[in-house]
Amino acid sequence: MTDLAIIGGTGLTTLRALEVTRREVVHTPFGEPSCPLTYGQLCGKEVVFLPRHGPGHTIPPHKINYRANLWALHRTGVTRVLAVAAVGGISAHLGISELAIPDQIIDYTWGRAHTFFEEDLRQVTHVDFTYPYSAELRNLLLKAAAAAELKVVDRITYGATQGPRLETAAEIDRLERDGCHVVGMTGMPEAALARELELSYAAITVIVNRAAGRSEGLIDMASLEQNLKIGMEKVRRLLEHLIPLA
Ligand SMILES: CSC[C@H]1O[C@H](OP(=O)(O)O)[C@H](O)[C@@H]1O
Ligand code: HPA
Repeated sequence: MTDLAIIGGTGLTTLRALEVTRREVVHTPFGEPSCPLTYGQLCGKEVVFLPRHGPGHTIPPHKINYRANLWALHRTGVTRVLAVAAVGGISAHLGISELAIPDQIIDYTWGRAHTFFEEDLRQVTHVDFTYPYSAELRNLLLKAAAAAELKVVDRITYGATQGPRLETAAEIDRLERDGCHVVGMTGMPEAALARELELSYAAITVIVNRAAGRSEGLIDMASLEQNLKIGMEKVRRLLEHLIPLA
């Protein structure tokens, strides 16, 4: 039985190493997930994969149906969700194309359907979210990184912005004052919805650019793409070492 789901982000719309066994179209009370769920064997273990921006990366961060995605994954019976996300690096100690594992998140998004507890389907509940990421899954990621001899930076804070535009330099200054080390657009409400469904959730982030105002000049998309490719190869290697431990 599948116990682990992987949510792919920018630069990870397919899992090359996944030996696909089936695809499943899922309809949820909250609408359609980003695409059909893909089941397959990854390094000998059954996993389910869902690229959050859709198969051809057509869904921008603020239009992703996070509720449908998490609900669909929960319905498969998985208990653990590993999210992959590209981010901008705010802190100087984070290198380009490096991997980092968040242990905290600050939500700057707005207007996204961010809870399951507003429909008749489930009773009003206020979930604890003190520690938004699963310590057990984070430790597994750290062990896998050590096994793969990959450098990962632990314990960073992810600032989740609305997008799809990138931030201003002043916004990044504010995020840094707030304690954010990286910035991305999809961390919320994904993490909170996973918690509402009692799914263990952790994220592996790839620093693909210096955040706005943190380097000379503007954010260059061609370099970002290049950094993304290098970073996602590291993620693939990390996953290969994670699966046998998971
Ligand atoms: C300039 S790329 C911005 C895009 O990449 C990240 O996506 P994901 O978190 O799904 O990897 C970021 O959140 C934005 O959606
Ligand atoms: O600089 C960024 N800002 C927000 N999201 C991002 N995703 C990759 N880079 C960035």
